[in-house]
Amino acid sequence: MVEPKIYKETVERLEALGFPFRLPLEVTHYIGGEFVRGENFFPVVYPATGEVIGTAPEGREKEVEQAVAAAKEAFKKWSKMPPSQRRPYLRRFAEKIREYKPVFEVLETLDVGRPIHENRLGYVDRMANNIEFFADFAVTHGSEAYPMENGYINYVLRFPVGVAALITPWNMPSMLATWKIGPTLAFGNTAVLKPAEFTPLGAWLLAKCAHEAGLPPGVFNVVHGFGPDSAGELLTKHPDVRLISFTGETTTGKIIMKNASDTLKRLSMELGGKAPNLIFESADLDRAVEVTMRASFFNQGEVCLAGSRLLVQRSVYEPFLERLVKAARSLKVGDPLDPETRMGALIAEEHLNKVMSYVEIARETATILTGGRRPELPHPFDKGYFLEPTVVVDVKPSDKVCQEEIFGPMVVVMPFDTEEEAIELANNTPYGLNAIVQTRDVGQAVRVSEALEVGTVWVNDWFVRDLRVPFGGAKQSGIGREGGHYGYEFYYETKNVCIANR
Ligand SMILES: NC(=O)C1=CN([C@@H]2O[C@H](COP(=O)(O)OP(=O)(O)OC[C@H]3O[C@@H](n4cnc5c(N)ncnc54)[C@H](O)[C@@H]3O)[C@@H](O)[C@H]2O)C=CC1
Ligand SMILES: O=C(O)/C=C/C=C(\O)C(=O)O
Repeated sequence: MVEPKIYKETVERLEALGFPFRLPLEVTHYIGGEFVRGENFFPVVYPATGEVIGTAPEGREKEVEQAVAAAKEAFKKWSKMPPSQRRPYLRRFAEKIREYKPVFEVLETLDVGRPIHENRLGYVDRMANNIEFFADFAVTHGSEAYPMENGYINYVLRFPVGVAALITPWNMPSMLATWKIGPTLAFGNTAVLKPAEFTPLGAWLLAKCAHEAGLPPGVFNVVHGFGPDSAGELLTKHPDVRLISFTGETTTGKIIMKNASDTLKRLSMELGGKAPNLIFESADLDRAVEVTMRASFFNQGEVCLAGSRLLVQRSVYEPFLERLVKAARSLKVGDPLDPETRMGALIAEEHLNKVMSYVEIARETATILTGGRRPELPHPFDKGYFLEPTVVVDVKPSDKVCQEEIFGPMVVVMPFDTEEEAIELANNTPYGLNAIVQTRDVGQAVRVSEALEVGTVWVNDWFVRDLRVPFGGAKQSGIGREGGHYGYEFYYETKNVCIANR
C-alpha cells in the first residue's frame, strides 16, 4: 500500500496529539475491554481520493459471539448500578471524546469525505453531549405514580433491558453512534456497536475513548463488518441481543425487522427520508436560500434529514431559484481537509454511481439547472467520488427523483400556488422523517406544521437539535422515537406496581 502523501501533515499533527496514527491504519474490534486484531480484513478507502488508507477486520460468528457474551456478562453489574454510579464513567467517556476532538475531526473526514469545516461546527461537541446528556438525564429523572380514588396506588419502575446491538450508517458515523451509546449505557444496558463498513475509523477511536475512560470491560464493544451474512445480520439474530437500535435505509430496516422477529427483539428504527422544504412567498428569501443551501448540500446531501424536495410558491419561484443556483455554483467543492472547502466527496464509488443514475434520469426527463457533473479537480482528488451541487426543475411529483431518497447533493424543485397544494405535495411520498417550513406568517407556520405527516418540522431553519425532544420518523421513515424520556419505551423495561393501601 502506498502511503498517500497528502496525509503526511495530518499524520504528524495527530501523532503530536498522542494518537498512534500511522498509515496504513489498522482498525481493530473492541471486545470485552480489549482491542482485538481480528481477521478477514477489508480496505478502508478515503472517499476524496479513492486511496486505501487502512484495513478493518470483518467480525463474523466468533467475534459476534465474544462481544455479545462480554456485553451479557457486563450487564450483570452495570444494570444493577444506580444511574448516579454509571454517570462518572459516562462523563469521563464524554471528556475523552472532547480531548480527542481534533483527531475525531480528521478521522471523520477520512471516513466520510465530508469537509473538515463541517466537523468543526459543533459535531464533536454533539458527540460528547450525546453521552453526557443521557448520563445526567438518567440521574435527574424519576418516574410516575398514579394514585387511584379507591385506595390503590400504582407506581412505575423502569429497569434496563439487556444487550443492545447498535447498528449505524456511514453518513454521520460517530455522531449517530454516540446518539445511541448515550441512552443505551446511561439507562443501564450494555452495547455492541456495529458501525457501517465504509466508516470504521470513528468507531475505533470511540472504543479508545471508552477504554481510556475506564468503562468496565464488556459494557461497550465494537465489532466491525458488513450487514447481510456478516456482523450486522448475526447481531440481529443473536438470541442474547435484546434490543436493536438501527439507523439506516428503510429497506435494511425491513430486513432487520424480519430477522429480529424470531427472537422478538425490541426495535428502534431511524430510517430514510425525502424531506420537503416549503418556501412560502412571505419567507425572508435571503434566509431561505441560506437555510436551503445547508439543508440541501451539508454533508454532500448525505443526510437523512436533507431538504431534498424544494416546494416554492410560484410568486417567488424565479427569484428564489436564481439566488439558489448562484449560491450552489459558488460552493467550493474539493479537498475535504482544506478548511475552505464547503462540499466534499460522496462515500463510495458505488454510491456515487447510484446518485449519478438519478442525475441521468433527471437529464432525460427534467431540466438540470446547475450541477449534474463530476467536478474537474486536481490529482489526487480527480480519483475521488465528487459531484457538483445539483438543482433539478421541471419535475412531476410522481417522478422517481421526487419520490426516492437519493442521498446526495441533488435537489428537485417544484412550484406551488396555494398552501393546500404545498401540503399535499409535501405529504406525497412514502417517507415522513422531517420537513422545513419557511414563512414569516406565524399562523401559516402553525397550520402547515400541523398538517405535515412527519416526525420533526423546522420553521425557518434546519437541523436544530435539542436532545430532550422526540426524534424519529413517521410513515416509512421509522418506528419509535428517541430523545429525552421518549427513548424510555425502547431502552427501558417498564413495570407497574399496584399497591392496596388498606
Ligand atoms: N432516520 C435517521 O435518523 C437517519 C437515517 N439514515 C439513513 O441511512 C441510510 C444511509 O446509510 P447506509 O449506511 O447506506 O444504510 P444501510 O441501511 O445500508 O446500512 C446501515 C447499517 O446497517 C448495516 N446493515 C446492512 N444490512 C444489514 C442487515 N441485513 N442486517 C444488519 N445490519 C445491516 C450496515 O452494515 C450499516 O452498518 C439512508 O437511507 C439514510 O436516510 C441515516 C442517518 C439518520
Ligand atoms: O440529530 C440526530 O440525532 C440525528 C441526525 C441524523 C441525521 O441527520 C443523519 O445522519 O442523516
